[in-house]
Amino acid sequence: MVVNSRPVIPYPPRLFQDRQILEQFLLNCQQNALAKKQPHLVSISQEIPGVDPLLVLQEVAQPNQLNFYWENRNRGEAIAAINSTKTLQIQQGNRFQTAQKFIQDCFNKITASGDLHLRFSGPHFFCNFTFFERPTSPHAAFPAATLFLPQLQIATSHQKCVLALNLEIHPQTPIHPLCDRLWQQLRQIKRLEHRPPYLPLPRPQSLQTQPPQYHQFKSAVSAALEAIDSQKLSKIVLAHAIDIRSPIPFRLIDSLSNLRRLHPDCHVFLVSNGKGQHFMGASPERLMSISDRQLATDALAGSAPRGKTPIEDADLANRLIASEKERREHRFVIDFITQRLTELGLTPQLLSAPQLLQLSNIQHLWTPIAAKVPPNIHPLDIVAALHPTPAVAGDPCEVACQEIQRYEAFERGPYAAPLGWVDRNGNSEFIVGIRSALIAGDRARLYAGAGIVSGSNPDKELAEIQLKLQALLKALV
Ligand SMILES: C=C(O[C@H]1C=CC=C(C(=O)O)[C@@H]1O)C(=O)O
Repeated sequence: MVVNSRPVIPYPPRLFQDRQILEQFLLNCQQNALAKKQPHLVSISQEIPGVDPLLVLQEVAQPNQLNFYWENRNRGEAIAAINSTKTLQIQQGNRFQTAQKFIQDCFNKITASGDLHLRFSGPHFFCNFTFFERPTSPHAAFPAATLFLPQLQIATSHQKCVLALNLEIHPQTPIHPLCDRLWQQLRQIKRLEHRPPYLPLPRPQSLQTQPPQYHQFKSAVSAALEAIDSQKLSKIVLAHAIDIRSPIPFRLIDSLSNLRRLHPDCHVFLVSNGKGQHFMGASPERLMSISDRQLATDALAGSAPRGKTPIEDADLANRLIASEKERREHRFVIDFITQRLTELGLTPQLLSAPQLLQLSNIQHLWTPIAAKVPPNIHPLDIVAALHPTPAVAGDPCEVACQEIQRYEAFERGPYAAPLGWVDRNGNSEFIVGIRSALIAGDRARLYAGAGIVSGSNPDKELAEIQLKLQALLKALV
């Protein structure tokens, strides 16, 4: 699975600083493509002075391209992946396996060079999925899977910044215009070096919310509780969507900037489909990450609001940690994750008893789980095994998924589905796309869900999703 291709073309050290060197390098790649009579896929990484990837997204990304943004502020990590060199969109079928094969084929062909020792250097594939695998409508914003190798990737981690260019040079590629375009982008990035992080403008006017139909959500919770009583299933996660409109088109970069400020402990993300639709949010839920074959995943389920005073906060936290109902809701997720990982041949270990994950607006029960990943297991095998966990679907999983489609009056699309990246050394990170919104122009659809088990109360579940929706609404500009 791990492929480290050898550079066949020497990597010129001042490649990103000298236009002539860049053009010569591209011509050499083309010579290689001509000699081999096939496209030459190349990835060059270089450490550069610090730049905020959000500023780069703002300056360089175009609305008609596939783009991806990912940030965890508390970890000091951010990545912007702009435009695509290789893309696969899967409408239906065996999406995780097909995705895996496509990614491996590309990594086998790629020649990577430059500063490859840094985190986020080298080629990365960015992937996002929809919650359900079945074919989505032809008008759906996102297909069942989208994977792309970006043309330009800029990432910061631990105060270091790395820029990677991934290019596919064909024997007939017009090198001069390509070089012009790349050079212009490199100069744009250079101008952003050492600039202060992106800051949003204030929101111009208030947003209009369509009547949120909360009674529908409460009826769905009541019906689900009856299904649980009749032992059709033990847990179901029901979501609600609200539609809002802004007097002007939503400003995505400003919204991301707000999200990273308001939710520094979450993964802030944006996925753009190149057709004017964007999926963004701030998710606290990591589906899995792999670093040097070490897997980390989280069971995250069971919630309470944060208190307005330290005393109220401690009281809510103590009640959450002691609640039999919340612990049961949480336990489904632990059991599912450990069972699925064991079936894959891993030996998962719970790193603690359920503890508190306290976010700015809400607190959750959280159990970190770790395992060693055998070399024959690809990150997407793990994503396929874990999605959807009972934190977003229920138990038993298949029954819960059928019931979700009966109770929810909207298409989940990418809501609560995995999104993340994979590198060629088997490192990877996927989060679950919750606390999220689908945005197109001046319209946004916001999603939030809550786990329902025996003992759940429709009013409390409604309060929980309102809390989650409010947090998102505050950030959209
Ligand atoms: C499904 C969502 O949250 C899940 C993750 C953490 C806690 C949850 C809960 O307590 O219900 C949910 O299972 C959502 O925010 O849309």
